[in-house]
Amino acid sequence: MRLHLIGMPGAGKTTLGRGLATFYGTPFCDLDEEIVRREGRSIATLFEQEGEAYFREREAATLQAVLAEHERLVLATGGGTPCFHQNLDLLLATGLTLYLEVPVEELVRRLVRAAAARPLLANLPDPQALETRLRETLATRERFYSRAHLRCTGTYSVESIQRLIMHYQTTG
Ligand SMILES: Nc1ncnc2c1ncn2[C@@H]1O[C@H](COP(=O)(O)OP(=O)(O)O)[C@@H](O)[C@H]1O
Ligand SMILES: O=C(O)C1=C[C@@H](OP(=O)(O)O)[C@@H](O)[C@H](O)C1
Ligand SMILES: [Mg+2]
Repeated sequence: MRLHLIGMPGAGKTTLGRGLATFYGTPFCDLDEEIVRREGRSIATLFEQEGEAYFREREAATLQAVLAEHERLVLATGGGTPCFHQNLDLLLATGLTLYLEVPVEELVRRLVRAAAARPLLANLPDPQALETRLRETLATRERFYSRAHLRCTGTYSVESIQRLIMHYQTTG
């Protein structure tokens, strides 16, 4: 299994990715965690000390390294991963790429307490500002996300995603 999860922050890529990797018995990689491990600094610190362009460069390089290192893999990308450099073409060419589409209202509910660790969503004054930021971000990213091989919309579980993948693999 070579499965790549893409989608907005809060979509559940990291959480679901772990579950799917356990289900399939494959290694799991969270791209953000791998960048942190290699750089020895948190995502927030990387953005603060080096800026977004540097982060995107490290993100692209780490993605290439991780994909080259693993044959079987469930990969949770960061929300911006498919939207920079040649990352999306690489993801599509090397594994089944699944877009987790979650309504913005639900992303807000999930991220209100988890925005601080996400520099592009941090320091916003209230949930309304978070919602506006997420809507603006999604508007620029949808054209990338929508190129995924598969899209999962609404509520999902490891089992429902596994059925979706099986259906895709048997029907093409
Ligand atoms: N299916 C889900 N239902 C409700 N909350 C979820 C779900 N998946 C993830 N979360 C919560 O949403 C937040 C973001 O999840 P995470 O897996 O880090 O998303 P991502 O990696 O896509 O940004 C976490 O607090 C997590 O516990
Ligand atoms: O949307 C983005 O550009 C980002 C999303 C984050 O990952 P999650 O989608 O796992 O939150 C992380 O890569 C970084 O903060 C940038
Ligand atoms: Mg994540």
